[in-house]
Amino acid sequence: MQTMTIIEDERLLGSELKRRFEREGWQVTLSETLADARHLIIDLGLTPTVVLSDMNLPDGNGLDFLEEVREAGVLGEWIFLSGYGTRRDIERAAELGALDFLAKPIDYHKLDLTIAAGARGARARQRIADSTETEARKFAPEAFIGTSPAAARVRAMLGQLAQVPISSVLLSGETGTGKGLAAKILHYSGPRSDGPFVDVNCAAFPKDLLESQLFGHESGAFTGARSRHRGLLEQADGGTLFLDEIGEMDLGLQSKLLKALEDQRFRRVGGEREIEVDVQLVAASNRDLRDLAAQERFRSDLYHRISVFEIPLPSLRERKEDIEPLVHALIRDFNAQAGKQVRTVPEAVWGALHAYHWPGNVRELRNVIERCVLLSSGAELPAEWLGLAQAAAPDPAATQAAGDWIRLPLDGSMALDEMDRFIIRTALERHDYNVMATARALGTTRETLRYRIQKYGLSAAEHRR
Ligand SMILES: Nc1ncnc2c1ncn2[C@@H]1O[C@H](COP(=O)(O)OP(=O)(O)OP(=O)(O)O)[C@@H](O)[C@H]1O
Repeated sequence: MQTMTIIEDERLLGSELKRRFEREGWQVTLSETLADARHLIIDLGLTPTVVLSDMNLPDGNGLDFLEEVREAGVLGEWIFLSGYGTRRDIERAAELGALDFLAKPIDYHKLDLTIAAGARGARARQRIADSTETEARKFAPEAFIGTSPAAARVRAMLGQLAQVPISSVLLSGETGTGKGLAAKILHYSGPRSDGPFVDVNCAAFPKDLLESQLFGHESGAFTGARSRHRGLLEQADGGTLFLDEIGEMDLGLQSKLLKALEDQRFRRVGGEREIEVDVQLVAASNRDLRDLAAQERFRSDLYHRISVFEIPLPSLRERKEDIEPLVHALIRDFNAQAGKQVRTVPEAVWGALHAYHWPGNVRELRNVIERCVLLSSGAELPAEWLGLAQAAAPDPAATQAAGDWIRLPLDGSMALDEMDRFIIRTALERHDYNVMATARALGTTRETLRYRIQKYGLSAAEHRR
């Protein structure tokens, strides 16, 4: 139900307004003094959708009270009713975010329209606040699950760094260790949670496209740039830009990024005007950036700039005690999503989960548990769908790879990701680890292939000739 607080010391007018809006379905409280309104709104935490307030009350000024209420963080649309408001009062009301300033005697038609607009605005704001709150709850540091000392360290660092205004954080770790999750925790549990969270995978774009994605472009900046485009840096203004796989970024683009980070301003591609932004950067890499910098394959000045605060995310095989809490949380999630009833995990399954080396880390664990829960038919997590042995090394009898063909089992023993990995590895072997030729054979781009090679730890770089 919509709630309204009326602050009015003219008793007759106050009761008339109260009756009128109660008839229209509002839940109304009436205060004749600011002290009473303060008690309701600040002390008791009443959160009215709309406040109709007189300006001059026996114990103070309505504008001062609005300022006090805003400082206490209370939202709500504020409408002033006043017999005589000076220009300065009207300006101050606007500065404090009041919705309107209506003169007495009241024009009820106008008041109804203003209140309807206020209620609409309040509902929209509430929806946004609710969704931000849900994200904030979903991405609190506790969302990084694990009872190991290493997981506790990550949670503590995320909690600490989220609270301070820092311009960049580096998340390092193997694929699937939770870098994306950590980036969201930094954003949604910090002071920027109301701002945008924009993420981009640097490995997914060729160089020129990544530049215009990040910095935007003016119309006609290059062939195909028909209209002006606001880049991701601009879109992330007031929030966080998450640059995944930053190690894949071209060196020239890295220096442009470094300059933009240092100045907090940049130009769109083909643009003259400098655009100012306030962006926090969270960068992630599953490659050792220090190593890449030593080999001059990553700019060391950019590395130093982004690695002031680095959170290394441990692999799952280094903290196997976390498998248990992760499995319980994942079962809970997938039970709820799929309406399943898995309650117990047989000892043999725990044994297999602990024995496995988890090259794809938590992402791989998540896929395995998802498959088992979805295919379950009772209270026990079924062991038959684990498919862990195949994940380590696909069964040569089940998979056949010869000539231009690959044969894969479609009996649930291999997950889609495992098939993807197997196809890429086989194609790489057949093309002597030549990335260009392999990409052509798979009908994909070099960038996409490189990304998958990284993701699956196929380390073509060591073999590339
Ligand atoms: N400690 C954790 N607690 C709960 N969920 C986790 C944890 N670590 C990872 N996950 C989940 O595992 C999945 C993979 O994690 P995420 O995408 O964050 O990994 P990543 O390190 O960014 O991988 P990549 O380098 O391949 O992009 C996500 O669904 C994420 O929510």
